[in-house]
Amino acid sequence: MDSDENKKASVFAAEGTTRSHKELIEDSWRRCKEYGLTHNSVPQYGVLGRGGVSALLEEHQLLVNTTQKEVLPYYDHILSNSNCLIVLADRRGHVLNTWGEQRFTPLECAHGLVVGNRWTEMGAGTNAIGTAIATGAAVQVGRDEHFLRANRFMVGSAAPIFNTQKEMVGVLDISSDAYLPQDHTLGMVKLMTLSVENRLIHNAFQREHLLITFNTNIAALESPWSGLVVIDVEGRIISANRRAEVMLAHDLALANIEDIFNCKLRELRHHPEGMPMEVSALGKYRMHLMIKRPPQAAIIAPDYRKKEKPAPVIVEEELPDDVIPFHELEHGDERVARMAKQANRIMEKDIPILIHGETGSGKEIFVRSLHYHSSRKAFPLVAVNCAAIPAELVESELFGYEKGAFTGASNKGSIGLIRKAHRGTLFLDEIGEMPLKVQARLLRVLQERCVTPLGSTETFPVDIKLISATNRVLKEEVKRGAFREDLYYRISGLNLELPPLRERADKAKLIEYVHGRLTRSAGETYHPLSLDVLNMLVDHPWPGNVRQLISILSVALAMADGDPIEDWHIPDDFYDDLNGLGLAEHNGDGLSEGMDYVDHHNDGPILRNPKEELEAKIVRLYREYGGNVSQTAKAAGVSRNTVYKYIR
Ligand SMILES: Nc1ncnc2c1ncn2[C@@H]1O[C@H](COP(=O)(O)OP(=O)(O)OP(=O)(O)O)[C@@H](O)[C@H]1O
Repeated sequence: MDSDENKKASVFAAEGTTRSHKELIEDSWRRCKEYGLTHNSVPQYGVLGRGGVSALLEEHQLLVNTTQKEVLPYYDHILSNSNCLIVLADRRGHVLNTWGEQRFTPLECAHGLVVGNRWTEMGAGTNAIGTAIATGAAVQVGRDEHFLRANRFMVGSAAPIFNTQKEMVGVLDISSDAYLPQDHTLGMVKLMTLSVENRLIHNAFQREHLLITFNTNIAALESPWSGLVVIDVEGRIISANRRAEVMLAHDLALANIEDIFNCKLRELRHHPEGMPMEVSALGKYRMHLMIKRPPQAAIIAPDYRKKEKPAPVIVEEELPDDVIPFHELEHGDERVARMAKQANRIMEKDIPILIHGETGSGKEIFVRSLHYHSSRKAFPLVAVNCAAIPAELVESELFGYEKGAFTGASNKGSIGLIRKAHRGTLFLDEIGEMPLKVQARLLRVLQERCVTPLGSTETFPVDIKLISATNRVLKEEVKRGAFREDLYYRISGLNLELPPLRERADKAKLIEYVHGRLTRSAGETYHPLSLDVLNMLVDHPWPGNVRQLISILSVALAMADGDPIEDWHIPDDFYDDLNGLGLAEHNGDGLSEGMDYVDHHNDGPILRNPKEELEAKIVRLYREYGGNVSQTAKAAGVSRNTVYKYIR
């Protein structure tokens, strides 16, 4: 979900409580129609590949573990006494885990609530998970309230899980056979989400902070409905659950605990754990509270055995708009999944990364995603395209310069791009273009981990994660003497190869994904790509890779103007790729592979050689049919593969 949708979700979270159930369902049905769904549409779950699923689970490990180990055991009775499935999804609707009765439905109604499947309104119509995400509210979707007929055999009750910044981090759902009584299920699922939220707060703070639980009812102090606040050593509230603010009807952020309860911080600190204490809150509510102290108030000694930084906890909601969540970098391509996993691991080690890949294949977007999912994310990612800076300026741009170091330099001096990346990531794109003189200087920085600006005698220590990228074969550049061998070995710790679009195993899904993102950002109605258009895009050679795909699809979407994309919406330069791409390359081919050659159109001039004749005909028909491969194949009486062979 992008940040706009996120904002929408929080706004709705507040509204959700006031809107009637009927309105909520009606609004959802309206959205489904806008997405182009009909009641007979087949649910689309945007299934993730194997690598995608493991990345997804790795990313949400904390949420899954907390739910499974610290919350579900308290709700054992629902699992054991009823025929239902508990589903945990991330805030985009990806199912992260399920517990309970996997087969609550007859076999012929496969419910699709399986790990990796994504439940959104856009893909699966009105449904508990998707509608809870779209509205930010807890919702029960009855049998016939599902927009798609395919889902009208079940009832789902779902509630969003929020973090302490009131951002949605996931959804919990209980789904079951539509005929089972559902009276308490929605209440139960809300209670469970509160438990998950409370446990997340406990886990984040209990080691070092004092936690206070409060309730008007002393007997309910340990229930998930109680308020929970976390205070720092000075008594400031640094975190609170949703119930705390609702119960006190007060903004608690950074308020002092002594201004909230009529008791002193010292008193709270020394009160025995687990023993209720009666207080007055804000001078008007009678409350009971209980405290929980951190296990050891003493200073925690550093653990010198831990040399490496802990694996970062990936918090998706913090991703800037131009960063793709890690698991969306690939949609079932084993090679990309593997490289993403390797790079993610190496990000936390002191080893540079070198990425090879054709232009537009997604090197930079990959690096952005890596950086923002690493422990360096709070520090800058500085991306430098070495080919885009004039050779004479590369040095000063990278290393910075002293005041008045050379004519034309700003008289304020400049700290340079390397120092700007301190504690963050430096991404040197097209490193093969770097002038030799600058290479020598960069090598020194990497060896000494210090930068000396031009015209300065002072050195500045830097801590950077270096990622370089190139679309050249750097080893060849080394042989040619255009790239320093010592620098090559310095920067190529982990060598990764990002495959070009045409070689990706997840091509079709990636195209669909990019199409979905573009449609969304253009604010257009989403129509899935027709099979014909999708096949045409999948079969394209894409010399400009994903960048070119984006540009072609953007034009096609604009041309389609809200309607589904048809082949005539595709701009001409798309076909130029096909025409321009070496007919010559295939000149050596005999007709032996063209066994399917059946000439129904023997009306052209007689050519000397049947192969040339066929080639000319296919190219001519291909142009006539505006690049439609199926029609060309039909008219020429050959297979689609033969058409591709000759137009490539
Ligand atoms: N897996 C992907 N999912 C969605 N968009 C992608 C993906 N890969 C690349 N893109 C998009 O394609 C465009 C080109 O990607 P990017 O700039 O990362 O390529 P690059 O390999 O760094 O290109 P160059 O070598 O020319 O700098 C960007 O708009 C990027 O957002």
